Amino acid sequence: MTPALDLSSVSLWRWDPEHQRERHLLRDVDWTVRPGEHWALLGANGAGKTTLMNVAGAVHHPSAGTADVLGSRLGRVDLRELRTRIGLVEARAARAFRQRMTAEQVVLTGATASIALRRDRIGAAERERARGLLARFGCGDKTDRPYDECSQGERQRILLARALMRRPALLLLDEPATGLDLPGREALLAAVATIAAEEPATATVTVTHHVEELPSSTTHALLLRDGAVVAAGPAHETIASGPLSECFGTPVVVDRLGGRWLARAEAAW
Ligand SMILES: Nc1ncnc2c1ncn2[C@@H]1O[C@H](COP(=O)(O)OP(=O)(O)OP(=O)(O)O)[C@@H](O)[C@H]1O
Repeated sequence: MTPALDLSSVSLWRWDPEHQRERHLLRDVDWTVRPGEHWALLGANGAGKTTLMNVAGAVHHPSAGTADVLGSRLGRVDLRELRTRIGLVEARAARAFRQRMTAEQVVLTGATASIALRRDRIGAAERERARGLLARFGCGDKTDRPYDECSQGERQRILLARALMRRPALLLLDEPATGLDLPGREALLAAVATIAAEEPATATVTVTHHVEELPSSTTHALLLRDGAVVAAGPAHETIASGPLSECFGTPVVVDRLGGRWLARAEAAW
């Protein structure tokens, strides 16, 4: 089966005007995400998580190395077309929808991978899928509610439903639980775990600062430090005290509870 992501020796650098030299944001990253795998992407502030997500999401090309996303080599394909095949949930996207769109309308924009509602390209099948997804994520009674009146937790589940409209083979979740209260976080994580159970071919990558925000469906993790991979592999090996201590450069103690993770670190100062 074609991997959802296949990165080989990926490096990415940008010109740093302050120091008048190239600055490496990613260094020699090798990473393969297969269908049905659910990865966590962890690392300290500035480690390169967003940069790596931008490669995975077909936003940026690597400066060196090769990146195949859903079987297409970045640099050889139309990135805009490729992006329509990737589901993305990120808080920044949420701001675009605050114009009295209903929850259902926001989900329907996912059918055309657009910010605006393309009524001419939406039919009964799309409406049924949008309602089904909202119901599946506990927002079945919110279809007609203005999106900007929904709680932060409901909005995140609405964005998740939107990202799933086109049945993406790759779903990228960028800090999906940020700003959610405890019940909101748990509802979101349950929704993500539902996808893992019901869409066995979908691969997911979740960026988070807190292992407590990882769904129990997480199968693998990649740990970044200064743009380089510290560890990558099965979750039970990588989301562990040793690798996370190396990743954050400070002693970290990891525990498991009910299939989820808990971590404590020593204060950085
Ligand atoms: N366009 C750019 N030009 C130069 N440096 C950049 C650029 N984009 C990001 N950086 C730098 O690259 C490093 C990695 O940034 P990135 O946003 O990928 O980290 P991150 O792991 O997502 O961090 P955080 O957890 O704080 O969101 C940071 O030091 C950042 O300042």
